[in-house]
Amino acid sequence: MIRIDNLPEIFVKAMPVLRTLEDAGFEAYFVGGSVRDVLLHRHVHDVDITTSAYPEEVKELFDKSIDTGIKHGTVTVLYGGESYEITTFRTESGYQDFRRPDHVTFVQNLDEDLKRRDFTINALAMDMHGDIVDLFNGIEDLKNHIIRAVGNPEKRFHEDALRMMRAVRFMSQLEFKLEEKTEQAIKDNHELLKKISVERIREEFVKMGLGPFSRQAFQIFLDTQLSEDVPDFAGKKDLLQVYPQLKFSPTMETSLWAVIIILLKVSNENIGKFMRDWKNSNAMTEKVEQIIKMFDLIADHVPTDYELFEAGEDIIINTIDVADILGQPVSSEALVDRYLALPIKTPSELAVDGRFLIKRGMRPGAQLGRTLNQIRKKVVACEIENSEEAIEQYLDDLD
Ligand SMILES: Nc1ccn([C@@H]2O[C@H](COP(=O)(O)OP(=O)(O)OP(=O)(O)O)[C@@H](O)[C@H]2O)c(=O)n1
Ligand SMILES: [Mg+2]
Repeated sequence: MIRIDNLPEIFVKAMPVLRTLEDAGFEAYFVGGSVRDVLLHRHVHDVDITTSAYPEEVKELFDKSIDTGIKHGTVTVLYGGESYEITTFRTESGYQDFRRPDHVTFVQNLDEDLKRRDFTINALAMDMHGDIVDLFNGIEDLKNHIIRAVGNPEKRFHEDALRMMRAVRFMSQLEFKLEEKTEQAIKDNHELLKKISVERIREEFVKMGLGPFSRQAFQIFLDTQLSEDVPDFAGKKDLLQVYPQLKFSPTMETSLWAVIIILLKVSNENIGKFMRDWKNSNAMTEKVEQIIKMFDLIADHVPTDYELFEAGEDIIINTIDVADILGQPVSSEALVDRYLALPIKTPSELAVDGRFLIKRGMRPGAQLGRTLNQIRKKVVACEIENSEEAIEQYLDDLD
């Protein structure tokens, strides 16, 4: 049995939760991603707990809890300023729609619970003393960098088809390879992904895209045909095949979407639809649209000062990032330096606003907007100084 000494602080903080359950006569373990990540010496972002206690019993032991998914056996316990998902040992049965179990069955031992988990590297548990429970050689697979379904891969993917996306997402995050039978089962069952909600697919797709090894994972995403069953990718393999050859892996979600849209040659009018098909937020869609507009602009000509001003720092940096990923040379320092040298960098930095113009006797309306625009352009172009006096003088000369 492997024991981990010197557990990271996040586990130490959670120990009293395990102890409370154990002292009440229940079994309790850390499980899933946290155990995997501590063994890989990766940062552990949260710890999930699995226990023999029923949800009602868990709730009785702690002052503050939330019924997160009580039907599925999950209670969130608030303890020491942190929150912990505590799930009762369970199996899943009756997967009618390849998504979520129709009903869960609580079971009395950890083994049964670990058996229904997706991959051997995620089916590890750790007790209060740091002792690891490893029923499926997950530790060996961690050492060999292998993603292997627990037991029969077909069954695991029929239970929850999203697991096929999780497989390529872990490849990207961890630089792991797929075990042969697991990969074959994905090839044979990729169509099940069609049953999964786009929101859940998007979450895994973005995690894959932002993982440090996304180019390798993307190749498997294409080879297994998973790409045929996500929004707007079907039949576009030859275009998407460029992704594994990209210069860098994206590190920002906006860049990921922009790169994909550019590779797919989505027309400007259709970017909104593409982003909506993937259930992206309006804010994300707008930003990606602006990045692509700037990307096209830079490809066409050297941007003017006013175009840099209109884009703003965030979009400029994002656009440079996208160009870098695609291996398209832009003089990024020059663009950023020029932007930083602008007399004003955002509309709100203009020394005057609409009220100023109204005080001067202008009426609210379209003309006022046009005049403000004109002033802004002159200020950005350094034709007028950004001060009330200089702008006043300019307007006086116009009258
Ligand atoms: N479709 C799924 C989702 C989750 N799990 C199990 O539930 C655990 C927790 O799930 P989740 O937090 O979604 O993933 P993690 O593996 O913890 O990865 P991350 O670090 O991204 O949270 C997994 O480790 C795995 O044991 C599973 O078997 N099948
Ligand atoms: Mg997790």
